[in-house]
Order: sequence, then structure tokens, then C-alpha cells
Amino acid sequence: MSLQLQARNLACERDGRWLFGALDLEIQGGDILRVEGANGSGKTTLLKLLSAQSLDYQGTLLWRGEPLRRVRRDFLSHLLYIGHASALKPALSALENLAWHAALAGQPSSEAERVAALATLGLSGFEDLPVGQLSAGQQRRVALARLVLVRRRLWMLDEPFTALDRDGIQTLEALLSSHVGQGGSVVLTTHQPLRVEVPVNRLHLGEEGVDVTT
Ligand SMILES: Nc1ncnc2c1ncn2[C@@H]1O[C@H](COP(=O)(O)OP(=O)(O)OP(=O)(O)O)[C@@H](O)[C@H]1O
Repeated sequence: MSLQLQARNLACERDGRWLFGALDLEIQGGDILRVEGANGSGKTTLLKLLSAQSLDYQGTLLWRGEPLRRVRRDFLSHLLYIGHASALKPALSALENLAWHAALAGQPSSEAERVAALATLGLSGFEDLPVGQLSAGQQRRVALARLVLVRRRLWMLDEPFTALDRDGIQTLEALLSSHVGQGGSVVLTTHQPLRVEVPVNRLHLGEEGVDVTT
């Protein structure tokens, strides 16, 4: 069944301020949506609404035509969310962290699969160190190895390029292109240029209102 997440007339207020209102958008298989805007414009808040982590909004969110609140469980079984905090346990190794995330996602993995996922992110040789001893960019790479290991069709990524060097950026851009090229979907926030081999839809949040462009 195809992916389809829709927002209709979505509005969100935080701390007495409207971050956005009257927002309409649709994400289907093969779409990549880049959410842009200044610091504090509401990008993370929007991702939390679209990923069903927060129910504090006005308007309608639909997953495959059904209210997201009602079909949240099915929706979550298709979603991989990586926030800007990497959600890693510092005392555990990269391999152990990945094993934990894969099990949490209901997709137990073999050690060979975890080693391969880390290798894709350029972390061969760093599999067994406690993650807390890795650099910020290496920790980001461990978090992103979930994209390879945990097979989900809808990715929501909040500032996934943070701390990555040029090689890491290229690896992530290749993963995004490949995922979307195979019919997956991506919603991401980033403040930096995005070089992918597929058309990118852009949503700009800001004081002047909400713009959606392709
Ligand atoms: N639970 C909350 N209670 C009160 N205010 C909140 C809450 N969540 C977010 N905000 C406020 O909403 C605004 C938008 O926050 P958000 O994290 O969505 O911005 P952002 O666009 O992701 O910013 P950045 O680019 O800095 O990451 C901020 O001013 C923040 O303080």
C-alpha cells in the first residue's frame, strides 16, 4: 500500500505564539520534503507533529486517509525518526546501540548486518568503542547507520547533517537519493545545501507565513 501523509489546515501555537497556521501538505512515496526556516520558526515542532510524537495542534493529520491519531500504531511501523539529539547510549558501543535500536523497531539484526551498516557510514574499526568516546561527527554517523539497518519507508530527520564532514554529507545525500529513488519518503530539516538526485519539495516556515514550493 502506498505511503501518504497529509496535513490539512494544520496550525500550531507554542508559548502564546503561532508558529504556523493553515498549513496544507502531502507526502507520498518518492517524495522528499525539506522544511526550512530560521531558528525558532517551528521546524522541529512540525516534525514532532508529523511524526505523531506530539498531538498538540489544530487541523487535521491523515495517514493513508485515516486520522493519524487513530492509526498511529500502523503509521509508526513505517516511520524512522532521527532527532537532532542522536538517541545513543554513551556507555554502549556502536554495535550495541544499533542492536538496541533495531530491536526497539521490531527488526532484530545480525552482527554482520550491524557491521555492514556501520561500514556504510564509514565507521569500520569503531564498532566496539563506547559511543561516548567517539567524536560528534562519528556519533552522528552511528545514529544515521539506523537508516541502513532499520528498514522503514518514511524517514523524518531533524538536522541530520549536523557535525558531518564532507564525506559524511555525501554519504547521507547518497542514502537519501537512493531511498527516495526506491519509492521511500523523507521529511528533513537542514540549514545547509542539499545535493540529491531527486526533486526536492521545500516548505518555508517564517514570520511572513508558510510557503510550499517544488
Ligand atoms: N513545548 C513547548 N513549549 C513552549 N514553547 C515551545 C515548545 N516547543 C517549542 N517551543 C517554542 O517554539 C519555537 C519553535 O521551536 P522549534 O524547536 O520548533 O524551532 P526550530 O525551527 O526547529 O529551530 P532551530 O532551527 O533553532 O532548531 C521556539 O521559540 C520554542 O521555544
